Amino acid sequence: MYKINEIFETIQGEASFTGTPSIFLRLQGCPVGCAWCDTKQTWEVDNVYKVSLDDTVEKKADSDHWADASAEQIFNLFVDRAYRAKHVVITGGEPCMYDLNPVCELLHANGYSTQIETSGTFEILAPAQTWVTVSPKINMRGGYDVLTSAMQRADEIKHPIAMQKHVVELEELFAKTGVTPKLVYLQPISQKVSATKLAIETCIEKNWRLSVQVHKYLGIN
Ligand SMILES: C[S@@+](CC[C@H](N)C(=O)[O-])C[C@H]1O[C@@H](n2cnc3c(N)ncnc32)[C@H](O)[C@@H]1O
Ligand SMILES: Nc1nc2[nH]cc(C(=O)O)c2c(=O)[nH]1
Ligand code: SF4
Ligand SMILES: [Mg+2]
Repeated sequence: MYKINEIFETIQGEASFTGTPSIFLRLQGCPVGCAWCDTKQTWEVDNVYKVSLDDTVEKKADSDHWADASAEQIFNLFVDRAYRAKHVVITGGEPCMYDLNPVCELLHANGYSTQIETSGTFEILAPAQTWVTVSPKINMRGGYDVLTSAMQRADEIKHPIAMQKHVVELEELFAKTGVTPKLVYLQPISQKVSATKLAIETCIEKNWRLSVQVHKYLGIN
C-alpha cells in the first residue's frame, strides 16, 4: 500500500519535463527535514489524518491528510477520473521510502511513462525505464552510499539553491561520488530574486540549466 497525500493532473513545472502534461502522485512521509521545503504537509504520517482515497485527491489546499492505496487503486482512479496525461510524476514527501516497482510497472504496462522526484536519501526501487530526478540532500539524513548510488542512477540532477555555498556543496558532491551527471538543473529556492540571479549566473558559467518552478509563477498546482 502507498500512502497518498494528493493526486492531481497538471503540467510538470520543473526540470527536463517542464511543460509536460502529468499526473502527480504525492506520497506521504519524509524524514529529511529541509528548512525551505515547500511540501512540509507531507512530512508526518499521522493516523489521525487518515482519510478515504476520494477525499485526498485534488485537494483545495495543502493538508497533511493521506489515504492508503494499492497500485491497482491508483491506476483505477486515473481511469475513473478520466485523466488525459500519460506521464506520471511520483513525488512527496520522499517517494523512495516506498517500493515504487509495483505502481510503475502497472503504469508502464498501461502506456504511461513514469518519473520520480527524490532526495537520494533512500534506495531507489523502481524499473529501469522510470526517469529519476535526484535533488540530492547533502549532509542530511540517509547514508553516503545511498546518495552515491542515487547519483549514479539519476537521469537528471535538480538542485535548489539560494546561496553560493549550495553550488559549492553540489560540486563537492560530484567530486566525492565521481559522478558527472548528464543534466544538471539549478532551481532557485522559493522564487527569491537573489536566488534566481545566482542560479542564472551559475548556469551560464557552468553550462548547467535553469529550472524555475513554472507552476508557482502560473499560480497552478
Ligand atoms: C518537495 S520535493 C519532493 C521529492 C523529494 N523529497 C525531493 O526532495 O526531491 C520536490 C522538489 O522540490 C524541491 N523543492 C522543495 N522545496 C523547494 C523550494 N522552496 N524551492 C525550490 N525547490 C524546492 C525539492 O528539492 C525537489 O527537487
Ligand atoms: N506543476 C508541478 N510541477 C512539479 N514538479 C515537481 C513538483 C513537486 O512538488 O515535486 C511539482 C508540483 O507540485 N507541481
Ligand atoms: S527531502 Fe524533499 S520532501 Fe523531504 S524535506 Fe527535503 S524537499 Fe521536502
Ligand atoms: Mg511542489
